[in-house]
Parts: sequence; C-alpha cells; structure tokens
Amino acid sequence: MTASDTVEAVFKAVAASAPDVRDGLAGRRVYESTDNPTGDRQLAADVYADELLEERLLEIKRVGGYASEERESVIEAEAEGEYHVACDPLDGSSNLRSNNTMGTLVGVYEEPLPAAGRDLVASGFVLYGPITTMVTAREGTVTESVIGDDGTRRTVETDLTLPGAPTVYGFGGRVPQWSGEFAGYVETVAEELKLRYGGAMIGDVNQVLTYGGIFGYPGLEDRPEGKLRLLFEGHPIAHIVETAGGGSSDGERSLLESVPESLHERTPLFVGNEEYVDRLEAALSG
Ligand SMILES: O=P(O)(O)OC[C@H]1O[C@](O)(COP(=O)(O)O)[C@@H](O)[C@@H]1O
Ligand SMILES: [Mg+2]
Ligand SMILES: [Mg+2]
Repeated sequence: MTASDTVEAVFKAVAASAPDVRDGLAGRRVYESTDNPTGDRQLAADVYADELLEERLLEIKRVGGYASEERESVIEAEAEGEYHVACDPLDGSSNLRSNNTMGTLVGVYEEPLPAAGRDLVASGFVLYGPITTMVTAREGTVTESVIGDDGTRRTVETDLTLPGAPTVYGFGGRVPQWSGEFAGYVETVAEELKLRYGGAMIGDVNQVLTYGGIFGYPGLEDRPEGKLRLLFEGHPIAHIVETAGGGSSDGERSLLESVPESLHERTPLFVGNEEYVDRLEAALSG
C-alpha cells in the first residue's frame, strides 16, 4: 500500500461515513452532560460522528493513530502505521439545533500527533449542505466531489482554485472583543466584500473557495489564542486553501508553519485570497 493508497482509503472512509453521520443528526440534537477537551459542550452528534470515524479510520492499513477534537488523547491503532489522522468529526455542531450547515474535517499527517503543519500529506472536508460535498487536497491539487446516498464520490471539479475576483468575507468573535488593528482591517474589507458568516468554519470557508474572499476567527481580548484548534481545524483548512492557490495565516505567518505543543492548542485563523491575507498580516503588525 503506497502513501497515496492510504490517503485514498482515508478519503473513501470519510465519504462512506458521511451519509451515516448525516442520517444520525436528526435524533442527536441534544447536549450530552460532557464537555470536550477544549471545554465546548458536546452534542450527542459530536460523540456519534467521532466514534464512527475512529472505528473506520483506525481499520485502515498504515493508519497508526486517530486524534479528534472530541477526545483527550491519541488513540493508537492495533498495528503500527506511519500515517496519523486528525479529525474534527462535526465542525459547526452548534448549528445543529438551528439546522444550519456543518461539516467533517480530516487531516492526514506523516508524523505522530501533535505534528507540524508541514507534516500534513493530505486533507479534506465534507460539507453537509443542501447537497453533501467533499473537498480534498493532495499532491498539489484540490478536488470537489458530490457524495451520493451510498457514500460514493462523483468528482465535479478536478482542480479547484480560488477565484481571482473575491466577493465574500466572514469573521468570528464578538466585535467588542476584536483588537483595534483587526477592527480597522475589517472596516476596509467591508467596503470591498459582502458579509457572509454562517457559524460553521467549513461552510464559511467553502464560500470563500467558491466566491473568493476571506474567512477568519481572530484572537479576542479575553481569548488571545482565538477559538479554533490548530491541529484539527487550522492545519487542514490552511492546507486546502493554500493548495487551492490561496493563503493562510495565524496573524503573522502561514498556519502550516505552526507546530503545536499540545493536541488541543487553539490559534487565530485566517484563510482566503492571498491579497486579503497579506493585508491582514500587515494590519496586525501595526
Ligand atoms: O459561534 P461562533 O463564535 O461564531 O463560532 C463559530 C466557529 O466555531 C466552530 O463551530 C468551532 O468548531 P466546532 O463546532 O467543531 O467546535 C467553527 O466551525 C466556527 O467557525
Ligand atoms: Mg470545528
Ligand atoms: Mg467539532
């Protein structure tokens, strides 16, 4: 089994699980009594998607470990494997009660977790929108597929790239918690682009991939590290957007340059057309 076979097996398993995750949502809109390791309240659907993916991804030959936003530590596979999968089983799960968009995010690393952004070999997400779609990045190419009810993929875009004339933006966090530098930057962006913020990173980033623009969740006054998690959300989404010809940043440099010290580390996160990411870095550097 080559590296690319392993990546393909991971993508296949995630796609095959998508109809199960989706079918399982309706009955799992209630909160559990537990918090995840970063202190978010867990929905029954978060736990369900996590358990499903853990089981199916650890079955894959050469996958040596599974880590997820929903569990404290890495789960090792029974047999040794040189690829390590990081998952956000349900991204945007607070959208479940209001029946808005959500996703599943996966990163395949060639080093044990927590690993550096540059150790990512492939990444992908499923978007549970009106249609279930999957976007994957590997070997320098981003592909978009539609996932059928049977969990198989039909490719609809073989070389997805960010459009050159951006139109949308979305930034998370309460405005009074933004820094003055960031608020000033947003003012300039708002004059050029249209606000589209849905509260699920994957949904919001997919709008940027489709229409061009920028998505971000900045560091906040009471939470300078931001909300999103580097390993499960930051690296994979940065890898996808950069492979699609865009840029990513933690406010200072590409998210792929970041090396987490711990599994659940958070980071400010920005992805989109390079021009907007460059301007953001310039604005934040004062
Ligand atoms: O509710 P807020 O503060 O806008 O936060 C939304 C952000 O939080 C998230 O929902 C966090 O992800 P999870 O749902 O996987 O915890 C992102 O998808 C989204 O960008
Ligand atoms: Mg998430
Ligand atoms: Mg999640």
